[in-house]
Formats: sequence, structure tokens, C-alpha cells
Amino acid sequence: MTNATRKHTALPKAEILIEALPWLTRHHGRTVVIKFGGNAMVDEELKAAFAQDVVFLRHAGLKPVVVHGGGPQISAALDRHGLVSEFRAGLRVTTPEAMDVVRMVLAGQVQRELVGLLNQHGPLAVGLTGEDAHTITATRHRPVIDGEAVDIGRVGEITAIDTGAIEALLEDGRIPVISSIARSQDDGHVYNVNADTAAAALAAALGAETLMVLTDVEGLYEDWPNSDEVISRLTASQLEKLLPELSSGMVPKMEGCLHAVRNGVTTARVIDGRVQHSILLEIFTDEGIGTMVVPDGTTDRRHATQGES
Ligand SMILES: Nc1ncnc2c1ncn2[C@@H]1O[C@H](COP(=O)(O)OP(=O)(O)O)[C@@H](O)[C@H]1O
Ligand SMILES: CC(=O)N[C@@H](CCC(=O)OP(=O)(O)O)C(=O)O
Repeated sequence: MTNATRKHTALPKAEILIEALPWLTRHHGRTVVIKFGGNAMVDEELKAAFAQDVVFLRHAGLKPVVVHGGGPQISAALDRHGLVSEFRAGLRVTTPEAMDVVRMVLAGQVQRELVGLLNQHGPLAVGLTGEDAHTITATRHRPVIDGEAVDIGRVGEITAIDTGAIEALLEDGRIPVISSIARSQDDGHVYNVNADTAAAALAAALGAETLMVLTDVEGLYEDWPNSDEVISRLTASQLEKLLPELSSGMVPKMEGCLHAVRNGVTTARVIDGRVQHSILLEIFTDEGIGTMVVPDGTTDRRHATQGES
């Protein structure tokens, strides 16, 4: 190969880098909260690609904050302990014994694994739970089912967020990795919080530009489970109308997206965590995949990604 040919074949790589320039400029210094769902976390290669993407964002000048789930991992551990998993209103009924398992799995297993994967790229990730430095405070959540408030055990409803510890870590160039466990404002114990809800509350409190929820479907399906037509863009009001029709895992995700865009976050996106490097596609290209929720009055997709509404 001559020198001239070598230069020529390298050109597309340079073009790809240059294409990312407007996005790099746009997102520089912005906070992005990324929720990694337990269902998207089952494949080793995907987990490694997720870690690469998050580290890439950090080196590209963004401030990524990771909030992780672990529903399937908790269910498996409860099963091993001979405890049953029951969900009501999309939330795990959490007895005090189950709470010990939830905490052990989220903080001791899933979070540690993600921190380890991220830190293969340098001394970047620091794991914490909502208990640390009062990051997430909650009270007992009693969901209303068929018109009645029901007791589902140690499930928390977030009452306060203290972003101090996360902001100090971001300031220090670290990547916070947060487990969705809250300190209790009622007693000395802790609460189990849905990870989508925790991610949305943190995104709003941090004034994040983007909330990105990675899951195991392409996005919000218009007519699930009958069709796989994905809704690509929704305003807050459109989503609000749709919420009563949604079921299971999508409820906390879409409620979280609505909360985020109603509280200062520029875009909230539900994307397919099964697609390798979906985070990079979403942030650095126009080929956004999945479902994007924007505040009312946002005119178009490009405008929304600019964060200049
Ligand atoms: N309208 C919908 N569009 C897409 N998925 C839906 C919808 N309604 C319910 N679901 C279900 O929600 C699931 C995602 O939520 P969940 O299982 O809690 O994932 P995660 O572990 O990523 O938080 C999907 O796998 C799908 O089974
Ligand atoms: C109260 C409640 O339901 N908490 C969730 C917390 C983990 C979670 O949300 O994990 P995913 O994101 O993988 O679903 C649970 O116990 O499963």
C-alpha cells in the first residue's frame, strides 16, 4: 500500500470524528443521567460496551451519572433465599427480609460489577447508594390500587434529593454509579426505590440535560404487545395523556421521563440497551433510536437535542 492509498483509506475515520464535532460542542460540560436496566444488563459484551460508551462520554467532556437497576438479579437472589417475588402497581412488594436481599444485590453485586467495568478504563467510577450523604431520602410509598392505598412494605417514595456528593464527584472528574436505595425519613432503615424513578428524580435535581433510560425493548411501543411500532417523539402533554394506558415496566419509565422534562431536563429518552453503543448513537448522531420525550413547546428533534429551548 502506498502512502497516498493509506491516507485515502483513513479519510472516512476522520470524517466520522468530524461529524461528531457539532454534538461534542453542544453537549460539552452537560450532565447526562443514564439508567441501565437490569434487563439490559444480562449480556457480558453489552455491559462492556456500555462501560466504554460511558467512559467515552466522560472523555468527550460530558458528565455522565449512572443509575442502575437489577430487577431480574434481585428476583433470582430472592428465589435462592426461598423468598417469593411479588409486584404490585409495577413495584416489588418488599418485606424487611427482602429489603436485605435487595440492598445486597444492588449495592454489593450489580453496582460493584458496573464500577469494576468502568474502572477498567481508569480510576473513574465511584459507587454509592441513595443512603450515602443523604443523596436520596424517602418515606413509605403506599400506591393506590382500585381506589385503596395499599401497603407494599419497604418501598420508598422520594421526598428529597441531596446532589452534593454526586456534584463533588463530577467536579473531581469521576463517574458516580448509584444504586436506587433510599435513606428513610421515617426510621433508621432504608427503602427500595424503583431505579427508573430514582434516575428521573436525580436527573431533575442535578439539572441534567438528558435522561437516558436503557431497557430491553426498542422504545415505547404504540400498541404493545400487539405491534412493535415505536413512538419516536412525544411532548410532555402527549405523554401525560398516554400514561393511564401503559402497563408494567413502562409505567415508572414514562412517569420518570415526564417528571424529568417537567422539571428542567431537556430530553428524556427510552432506548434499546440491547443495541451495542446505543448511548453513542443517541448522543453523537442524528440517528437517535428509541423514544424521545421533550417539554411542551419544543419544536423539533434537532432543536431538542441542542438543549437550547
Ligand atoms: N408500551 C410498551 N412499550 C414497550 N414495552 C412495554 C410497553 N408496555 C409494557 N412494556 C414492557 O416493559 C418492559 C421494560 O420494563 P422493565 O422490564 O421494567 O425493564 P428494565 O429492567 O429495563 O427496567 C418491556 O420489556 C416490555 O415487556
Ligand atoms: C420498588 C422496586 O420495584 N424496586 C426495584 C429496584 C430495581 C429496579 O428498578 O430494577 P430494574 O430497573 O431492572 O427494573 C426492584 O426491587 O426490582
